[in-house]
Amino acid sequence: MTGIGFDLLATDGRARRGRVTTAHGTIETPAFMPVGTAATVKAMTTDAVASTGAEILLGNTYHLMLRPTAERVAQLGGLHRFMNWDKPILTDSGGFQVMSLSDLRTMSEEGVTFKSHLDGSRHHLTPERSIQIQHMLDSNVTMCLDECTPFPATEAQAESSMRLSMRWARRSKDAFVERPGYGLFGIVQGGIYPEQRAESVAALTDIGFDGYAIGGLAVGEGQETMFRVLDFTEPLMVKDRPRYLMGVGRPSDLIGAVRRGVDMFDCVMPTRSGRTGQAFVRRGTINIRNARHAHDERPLDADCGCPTCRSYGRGYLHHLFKADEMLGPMLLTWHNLHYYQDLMRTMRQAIADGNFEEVAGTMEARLTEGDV
Ligand SMILES: Nc1ccc2nc(N)nc(O)c2c1
Repeated sequence: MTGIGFDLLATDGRARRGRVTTAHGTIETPAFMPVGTAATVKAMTTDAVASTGAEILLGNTYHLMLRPTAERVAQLGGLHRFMNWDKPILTDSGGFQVMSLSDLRTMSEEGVTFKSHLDGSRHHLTPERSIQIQHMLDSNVTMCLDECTPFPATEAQAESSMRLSMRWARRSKDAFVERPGYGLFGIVQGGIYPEQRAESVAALTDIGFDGYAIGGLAVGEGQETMFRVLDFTEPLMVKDRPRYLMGVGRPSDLIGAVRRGVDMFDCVMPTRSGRTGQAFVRRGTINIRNARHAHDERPLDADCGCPTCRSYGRGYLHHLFKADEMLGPMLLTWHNLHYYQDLMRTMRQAIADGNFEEVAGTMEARLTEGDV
């Protein structure tokens, strides 16, 4: 097996059930990747992350190149050994994080120069350097360095930005070292414009990648626009390779994007909002800090089998957050990640059973019921 393997096991409408094969194991798709930005899924041990059913997690070139540096991670055995996660890892390439985290950055044809948000030190990221860093991290899925086109952008701005990303995709591919069980994904750009998206898909398909991400979404355009871009972009993408929608999303985003043919997702939502006291449940969301939960001994979600819901009531979780106890963010993060994996498991089974639309419709309806 060279690169990353992908088997399309079943389809139901445009929804796909597949399996990705890497040197560190397989990933059942549709799959959700917990975000482990600085070599940790915040508030979770890797054993806890694995217990939720997650089979792959995401790391970030930007954060790890700044601290502790890719060289240090490589010296300590690579990201799998370093963080004690022996399953697959996907790493983002850094461009998106530079634009969202650092200041005083300058973009050029060569790459992006920026100052670290940690200590102000200057750094330079090129497609070649990003690919080298991800290799040093021993990442199973490397992402091309791209420019995430801002939203809103005119069609001319989106075209120019996309074409830069396509030139960087060629350079990323040229710099990538092929290894069995390791792969490189291209990232489709083009803003909200059908012709730009089509040109990007064609350019990346022509270069040839192990998988294709859809970038430049989940940047404030809203769910309706995101789905519309998926509706005209997904049909142009090859069917025998994984599709990865970057930075997505809330449960309703995941259901709608799986319906439209997406295989892989990552989002900080379940972890970041878990730390602030927001729980995702089958009927929507719960803010556990709300006083109405103070005396409630029910679990967050009666249908959830996670350690939090099996052992703790809302009143206790409410107390933990009011008392600023670190167990609070831990337990809500654990619940949210478990719920997200349950959602993906349910959708995988529904596609295999051929009743995706019925199952998805029921879940979407329940999400709007609101918590009582
Ligand atoms: N919404 C997002 C999130 C992460 C991204 N990462 C890269 N490399 N490119 C994009 O367009 C992204 C968009």
